[in-house]
Amino acid sequence: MLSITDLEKSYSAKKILNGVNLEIKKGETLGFIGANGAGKTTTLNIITGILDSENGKVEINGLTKEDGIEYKKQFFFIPDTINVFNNVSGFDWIRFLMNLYGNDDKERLGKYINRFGMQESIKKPMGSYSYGMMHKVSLIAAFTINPPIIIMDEPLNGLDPNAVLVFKGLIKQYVEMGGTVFFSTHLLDVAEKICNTVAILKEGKIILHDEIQNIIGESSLESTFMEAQVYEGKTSVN
Ligand SMILES: Nc1ncnc2c1ncn2[C@@H]1O[C@H](COP(=O)(O)OP(=O)(O)OP(=O)(O)O)[C@@H](O)[C@H]1O
Repeated sequence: MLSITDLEKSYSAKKILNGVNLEIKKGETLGFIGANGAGKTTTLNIITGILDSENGKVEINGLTKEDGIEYKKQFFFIPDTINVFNNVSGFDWIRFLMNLYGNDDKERLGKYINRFGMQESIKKPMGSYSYGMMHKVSLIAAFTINPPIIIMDEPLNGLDPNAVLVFKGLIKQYVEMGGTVFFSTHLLDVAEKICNTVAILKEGKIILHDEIQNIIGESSLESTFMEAQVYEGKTSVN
């Protein structure tokens, strides 16, 4: 589904990604974790075409950035910082995005607006939205458009507990219908509940990528992560 090979990226003289390799299979809900500054956002921005890498290759369903809009239609990306047109309503913005993806499922859109409790605010200009509301609008767009893979950078930031519950439910439904999810997070307890696989990025490489049961065993994702940060040699590499 999503294949990342030998990705390398530097900022000035500093190497951030030093040969990232990752294969994400259809049906995975992959939690992408790593310390602050590990390079998670940089990786996601390269996959989604916001940044270029110096080396390496990214393929989604056999397509690359060079395939243009067909590549773009393989995924929906929710960045950490969402820049929008302040005077456009959330509803018009989602309809615009749906058009881009060739999706016209108004029924599904209405259903997800309700699920996130955005019935009233969706018609208001996005300039009036809080950070969490902007994330809700993006999630409504993502799940309505229903692309092969949804990629998210810290999607849980700013979501209230009810929205987190809705988020979990929609991910489950989306994956059951054949979707794939790849998101970065620092919330290891949530990742442990939502994800079926986890990848840890450290010092510019993926040091571990496995099913969550294999990773945590009798322990917790938090303690596995802490251990991986200290004792890299003890972890397995896929
Ligand atoms: N435009 C830039 N110019 C220079 N350095 C950058 C730039 N963007 C990111 N970096 C550096 O690259 C490294 C990786 O940043 P990145 O945002 O990808 O990490 P992250 O894993 O997403 O971190 P966090 O968990 O804190 O969000 C950091 O050291 C950061 O300071």
